[in-house]
Amino acid sequence: MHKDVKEILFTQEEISEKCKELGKLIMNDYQDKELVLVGLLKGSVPFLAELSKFIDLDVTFDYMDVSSYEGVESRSITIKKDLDQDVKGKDILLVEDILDTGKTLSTVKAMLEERGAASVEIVTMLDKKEGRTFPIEAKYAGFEIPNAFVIGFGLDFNEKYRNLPYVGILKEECYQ
Ligand SMILES: O=P(O)(O)OC[C@H]1O[C@H](OP(=O)(O)OP(=O)(O)O)[C@H](O)[C@@H]1O
Ligand code: HPA
Ligand SMILES: [Mg+2]
Repeated sequence: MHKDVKEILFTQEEISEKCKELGKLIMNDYQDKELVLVGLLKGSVPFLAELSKFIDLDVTFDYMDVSSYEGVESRSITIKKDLDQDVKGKDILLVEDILDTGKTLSTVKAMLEERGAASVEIVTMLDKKEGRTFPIEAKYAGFEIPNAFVIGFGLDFNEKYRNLPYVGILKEECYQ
């Protein structure tokens, strides 16, 4: 275990098992649809890679990179990298590592709906329900987690720890 990790919450095996369960649900719901998996960079990459192994449909992938900032308009986010395709009429599944305040996903979801997507749903590996300040829920959520700062399996603190093969709680002394 990494020295900065206080506690492991989910191992690689548990995450993979969860991806299998989520994959089944998603396959069932999107059987007759043209599904586009949209990963939000950078945190979603390991989860998207694992989850997509269990979605046995002809899906396509696209990526978006957004950053949020605090301003007069608190819902503002800037797009650092936009999707490569026009989403009009398409069924979009936003793939995320974590749903926390909900700011990122509520804004991106509204943006893609505005562009005329046929549907925009969310699959998140982790759901930190206590962190929520924007009214948004995921259609598919892997694990509900307590209100602690987590790292690993894509999740970073100052861009570190994304490569840990598990999700763990970061020791408080690392950010205090
Ligand atoms: O629900 P929210 O409060 O919006 O938080 C969740 C978002 O924050 C993190 O991304 P971040 O902006 O740190 O980018 P990253 O994926 O590159 O780490 C995470 O990957 C989610 O995208
Ligand atoms: O707990 C977290 N860890 C890493 N990144 C995050 N972004 C929102 N919440 C978190
Ligand atoms: Mg981050």
